[in-house]
Amino acid sequence: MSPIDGAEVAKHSSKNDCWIVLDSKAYDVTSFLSEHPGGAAIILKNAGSDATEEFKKYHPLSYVDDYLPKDAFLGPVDPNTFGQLRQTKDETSQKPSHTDPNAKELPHVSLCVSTPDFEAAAKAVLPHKSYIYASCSANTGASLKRNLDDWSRVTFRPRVMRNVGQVDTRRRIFGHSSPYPFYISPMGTMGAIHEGAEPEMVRGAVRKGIHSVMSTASTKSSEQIMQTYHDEQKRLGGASPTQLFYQYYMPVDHTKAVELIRLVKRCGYKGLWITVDTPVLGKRTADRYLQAEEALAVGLEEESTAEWEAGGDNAFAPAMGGRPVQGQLSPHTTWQDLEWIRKEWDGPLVLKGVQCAEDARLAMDYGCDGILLSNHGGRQLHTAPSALMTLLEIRTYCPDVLSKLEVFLDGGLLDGNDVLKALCLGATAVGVGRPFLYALGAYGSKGVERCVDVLADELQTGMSLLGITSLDQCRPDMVNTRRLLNDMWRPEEGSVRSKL
Ligand code: HEM
Ligand SMILES: Cc1cc2nc3c(=O)[nH]c(=O)nc-3n(C[C@H](O)[C@H](O)[C@H](O)COP(=O)(O)O)c2cc1C
Repeated sequence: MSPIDGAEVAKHSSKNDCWIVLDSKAYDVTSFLSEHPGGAAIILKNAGSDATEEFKKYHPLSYVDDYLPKDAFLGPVDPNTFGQLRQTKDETSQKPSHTDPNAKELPHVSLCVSTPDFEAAAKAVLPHKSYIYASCSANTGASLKRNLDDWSRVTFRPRVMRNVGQVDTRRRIFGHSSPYPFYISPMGTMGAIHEGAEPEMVRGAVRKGIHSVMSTASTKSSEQIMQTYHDEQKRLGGASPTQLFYQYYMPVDHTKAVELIRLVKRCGYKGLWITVDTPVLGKRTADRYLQAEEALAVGLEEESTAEWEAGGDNAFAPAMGGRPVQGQLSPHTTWQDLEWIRKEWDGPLVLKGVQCAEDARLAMDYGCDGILLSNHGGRQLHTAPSALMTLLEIRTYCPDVLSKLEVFLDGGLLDGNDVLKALCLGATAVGVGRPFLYALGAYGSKGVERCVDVLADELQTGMSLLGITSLDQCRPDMVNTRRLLNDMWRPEEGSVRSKL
């Protein structure tokens, strides 16, 4: 195949005739434009040019083989003609980097003394699109607001005069010791937040010894992430208790679904967290505005989304403002799938996204080892219950779940003290998402470390002030849940409680 001139590629830069260069090779992506889950606009902006660097912010290069039709490949670009490719406008200000002189000034990391400080810092330096991706929530934002509010609707009942000079914050997750009862929640597409993506997050986690759950929708491959983990462990002489778990979005294709589990196993992830609150993508309102604006900016009208909202065979990975990606995630998943998954995976199995007592009980009946009470950070169902509310339901209607399974919560946690509330009510540990993502975006792994310190400091102080010296001493009578209980779901009169 003879090399193609950069000048030739540059000519194909419209929506009816669109070529791009990736990794020094030219591709005709005209017919792929309308199928691109990230929208046509972002590719059109790079039409006729070398899109490699932009592409790598969001995707591994393997996506080219995985998703582009074979006949899209046109040939290698003549290296002497690279200069003749279409030049896109300088995107420096779009880099998720605080080295950009145009970005607002980034406060010194030590000035981040509470987790909301990381959000303010990230907002100042991240490209608008990246910030929207991290911060957005479903519909009117009601689920997210409820997540945030409910933590302070539960209040403490502290005990005094208990010799609390020394506190022990350690907790085990599936037998793996952790210095703190919180871990980093799985979040996709970290490459849009920091150029070091997931590996940079993992370095911070390993240095602080906290566990982390890695997303199926990660920018980097499962192998690359695990390699970083081992490299960092080696650097520290294997001293870190950190373990990596894997968040699993089940692909539609059964062979692929099995393949993915086997890969996760080979890589050595310590648990499989199956996300079950995402059969279709929630309506991410802020993303929708952005996508429509971007499309209009390159002269496209945003296509109607009704078809994929309806579900069917559509699938996706929830990347930036994620849209359906054919084959990536199955809306057809049922409880029966747990049977074959269990045959493939003999390690800890957690359902991520349980939102009522009935499903908590089913998870137990189907042999899961854990459940994560979560509404996906308020990004999925409009007006979904907070994890705390679901925990109260479980305590009321099927408390045996709490003694048989490891129970995790996530969503809206901004303060180390709130972790204690969940533990008093029977939780094993709590997942923290956005605070770590913002910390990563603003300061890289140093920010991740600082975020652990902030939460740990609040937790330690909280334990002393609550009157406990170890987490085993957390008791339900140390919190007042009355206000949340008032709002808690109850079976309608006449229905039988034992149905639960
Ligand atoms: C031409 C080959 C491309 C392929 C095969 C491809 C494939 C995909 C796929 C499968 C997704 C779904 C989410 C995921 O798994 O991460 C996605 C989303 C995305 N892609 Fe691409 N992509 C291509 C080009 C590009 C380029 C050139 C850019 C940027 C300059 C880009 C930016 C994005 C963004 C921002 C998303 C997030 C989704 C959203 O906004 O809804 N992609 N792409
Ligand atoms: C930007 C972003 C990306 C996410 N990506 C995933 C994902 O790929 N898989 C998943 O199961 N959950 C994902 N989640 C949900 C988180 O795992 C977690 O449930 C949620 O963020 C917890 O709420 P918090 O951010 O308020 O702490 C994502 C959340 C955010 C904010």
